[in-house]
Amino acid sequence: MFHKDKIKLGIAPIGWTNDDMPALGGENTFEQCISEMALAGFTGCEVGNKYPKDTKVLKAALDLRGMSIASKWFSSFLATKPYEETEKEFIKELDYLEVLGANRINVSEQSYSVQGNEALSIFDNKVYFTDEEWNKLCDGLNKLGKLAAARGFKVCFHHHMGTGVQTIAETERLMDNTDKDYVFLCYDTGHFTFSGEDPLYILRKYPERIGHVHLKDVREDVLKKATEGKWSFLKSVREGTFTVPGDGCVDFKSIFAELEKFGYEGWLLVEAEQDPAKANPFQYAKMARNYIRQMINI
Ligand SMILES: O=C1C[C@@H](O)[C@H](O)[C@@H](O)C1=O
Ligand SMILES: [Co+2]
Repeated sequence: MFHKDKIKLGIAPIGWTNDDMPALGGENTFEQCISEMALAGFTGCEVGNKYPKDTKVLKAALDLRGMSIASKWFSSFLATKPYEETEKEFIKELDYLEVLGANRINVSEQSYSVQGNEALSIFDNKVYFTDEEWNKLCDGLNKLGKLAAARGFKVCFHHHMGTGVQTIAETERLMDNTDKDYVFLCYDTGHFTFSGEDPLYILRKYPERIGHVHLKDVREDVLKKATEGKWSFLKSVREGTFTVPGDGCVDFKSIFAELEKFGYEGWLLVEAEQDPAKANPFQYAKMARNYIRQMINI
């Protein structure tokens, strides 16, 4: 059994308004988004592009609905830019998240990333880091992780389609070359599945490194089309590759069993970016909430 008091359920605003394509769901307001999250039964979320920048305003709106901030995406450029540049931006994000009471930050290495490039296929144009770039990335993550830990945060690295850390092998290289006390994983079920990998493998190999969980399901028929058609990441999202847990082919029964087995504590955060005009975000949030209740009785 999961320790119910050690698990928090959240949902990402990306189902309402997309961070990589802000026009997708551009009509949905911040208030609608967080109200529907709360109404669907979630108590936390990440930060989206429609959220107020003023932390007082943001916190008041969240408090009103019994919601809190779980974590936030952070784009690092450790492999290609001077470390100090990334650190400066990172500290600003920690300051922001600290005020909001969060203790996780999702770091994604964006050097040469094609995830936001409409014209490039995530299959043909994905970057492969050189040994030197890998060293810079891992050293930089250790430094950011140490800095974050001193302030009570966990750096949770987000593997991602179209980046230099996409596959199981790349995630293993990152985990094996970073400090287990300072660098954790933002484990995303959808990205490993999209990459053609078994998401269970990483859970079983690095249970103690799982710092944050993104629950994302994948529609098998769309995945096949995306892979065969060598789509860009943005097209893949628009066409509906991702969906909420329970609506696709990811084996969540085994994933939850594994998380439960090693005593995962922290956020389980539904993250299902898709076109809100085709998949009503409130309806899909409720579907996800019901599915989680059925699966783990939380
Ligand atoms: O955690 C995430 C944040 C998004 O902005 C990203 O593109 C998405 O795929 C994801 O997993
Ligand atoms: Co994610």
